[in-house]
Amino acid sequence: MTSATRGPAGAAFGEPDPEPLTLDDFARLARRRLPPEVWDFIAGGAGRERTLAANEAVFDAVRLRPRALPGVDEPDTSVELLGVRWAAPVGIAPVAYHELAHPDGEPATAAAAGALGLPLVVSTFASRTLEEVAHAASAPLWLQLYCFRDHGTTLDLARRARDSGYQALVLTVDTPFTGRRLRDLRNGFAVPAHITPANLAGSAAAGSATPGAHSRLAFDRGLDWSFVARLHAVSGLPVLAKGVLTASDAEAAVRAGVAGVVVSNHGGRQLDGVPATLEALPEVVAAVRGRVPVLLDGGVRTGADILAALALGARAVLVGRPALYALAAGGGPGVRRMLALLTAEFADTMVLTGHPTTGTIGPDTLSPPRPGLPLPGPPPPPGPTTVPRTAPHTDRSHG
Ligand SMILES: Cc1cc2nc3c(=O)[nH]c(=O)nc-3n(C[C@H](O)[C@H](O)[C@H](O)COP(=O)(O)O)c2cc1C
Ligand SMILES: CC(C)CC(=O)C(=O)O
Repeated sequence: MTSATRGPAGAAFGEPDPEPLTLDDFARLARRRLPPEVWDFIAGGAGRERTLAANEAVFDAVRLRPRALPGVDEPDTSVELLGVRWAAPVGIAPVAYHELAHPDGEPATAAAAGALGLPLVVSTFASRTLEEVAHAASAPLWLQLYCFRDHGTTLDLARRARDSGYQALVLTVDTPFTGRRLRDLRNGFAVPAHITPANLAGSAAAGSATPGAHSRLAFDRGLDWSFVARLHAVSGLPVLAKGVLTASDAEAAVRAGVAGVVVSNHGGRQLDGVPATLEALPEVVAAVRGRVPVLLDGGVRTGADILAALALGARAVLVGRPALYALAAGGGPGVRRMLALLTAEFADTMVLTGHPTTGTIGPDTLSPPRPGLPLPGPPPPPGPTTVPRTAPHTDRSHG
């Protein structure tokens, strides 16, 4: 990667950076280039960061079952979601303010993902307008939504997304306010004045540059599952719920009419102490019973991690921080390289475990959990839930 133009760069001594070969390499490069408080905002989690650490640790503890003489030449890495084929089961999670990592921001990320046929979920707090991002994209775009106290602001975003060709909405359901992120509190972190939530310009929700304080003022804490149907009604778009970790919430989401569920703990940034996403996945998959596709984000850093998530029932995964790290390390080309590395690793892992297509990847691809390792156990048996029915089922044909 070429040297970045900003930040306390380790490249100050003129040494070229080594070509990144893994997603962890991108993180190291980004850390050298970003101002420390920006690094902390991106890398950090809530509380003692136990969940943040667990997300990667649980993937690290997975053991794969190889296939000898697999006889797989070129695996077909593609998957179908909401009726659209992705080149591989990986997309970019919604992450606020891409301009924090690189001045080219979200359009550069969208172009990079599009070049590889992979989707991008644009954040409500994108630093560029969703129309501008759509202009740069050539693969599916979804728009992530926070619901503000002024519902009109959020509903307007949903309509704008539809008008700009976005294919789905992703309602984040784990964030009545942002978690207690101690790094940001200690750093007094504020988003630099020249970087703004472009899609909220002029709205009642545009406000403080301090994400934690702003979320406590502006987000609707009284939100319930009926908002899924409302979003669908105003936009006609399928709505996914992001931030589901339990069977009861998965059931509530499906009953509310979601077109998909994203198993997520917000990258360990919300409630510290909740399970790693790979741990939570079997419970959610069991509860959903195939009615809608299940995605996962949090801690995915290798192609083998993608395989593990698919083996436990995810249709696809999303990566959050790696996108910003790659953007910081090398702008749009950095993101493209990061995604190419990840999908190439995934393809290799498919061959070495004997899978010609993603459809054959199942639990028998993983070794059984070993005592003492934080691996996901079998899903609990389906049981009755106490969730009220809040909205008609809609869009269940998707995926
Ligand atoms: C800097 C940063 C900003 C984020 N912004 C949002 C956001 O605006 N909306 C949202 O739903 N999730 C947001 N997330 C959470 C991600 O969508 C995703 O759940 C998480 O990053 C996945 O974990 P990973 O970073 O380990 O891949 C953010 C995460 C980070 C690190
Ligand atoms: C601006 C924030 C609300 C974005 C976010 O969701 C996060 O930082 O995790």
